[in-house]
Amino acid sequence: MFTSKLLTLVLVVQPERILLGMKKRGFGAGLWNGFGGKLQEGETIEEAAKRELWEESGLTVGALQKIGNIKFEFVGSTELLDVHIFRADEFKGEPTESEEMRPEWFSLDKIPYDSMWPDDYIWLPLLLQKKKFLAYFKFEGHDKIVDYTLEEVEDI
Ligand SMILES: CNc1nc2c(ncn2C)c(=O)[nH]1
Repeated sequence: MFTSKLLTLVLVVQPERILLGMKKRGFGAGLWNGFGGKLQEGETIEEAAKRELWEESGLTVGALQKIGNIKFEFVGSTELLDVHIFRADEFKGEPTESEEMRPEWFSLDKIPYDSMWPDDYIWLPLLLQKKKFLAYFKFEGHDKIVDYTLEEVEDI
């Protein structure tokens, strides 16, 4: 019996660069990632995504495009992570370090995949091409992908 935890992930993308954050503590600490986290009571997924982006990076966004959904299973755990992934092309504000994240712009040909979750290398290129996708990754620990599925979809 699996329970699932809803999480958000926002990638801010401009024509030549992507904003990533160095996670300073907690789950995924030491890795570059998009911005996101859990939902609060009474929040929609999109509201949570915008709040977490603001809290972690100082940026506010108007529109978010729903671009992906990934379910993560970890061997030995009965809790699935259900990550709803959004892309933002416009934003307001200046990237600002928070307690959680140190933001930095990366040119699209210099994305630091070797310091990111290993699954990012598989699905982030789809996000950059604005292709919508559904995926499932089964991890052993935090470094080994033992199984995965990935499909492009028309709508998510
Ligand atoms: C386990 N892989 C993984 N987990 C993530 C990610 N973003 C948020 N969470 C919780 C990710 O990119 N990969």
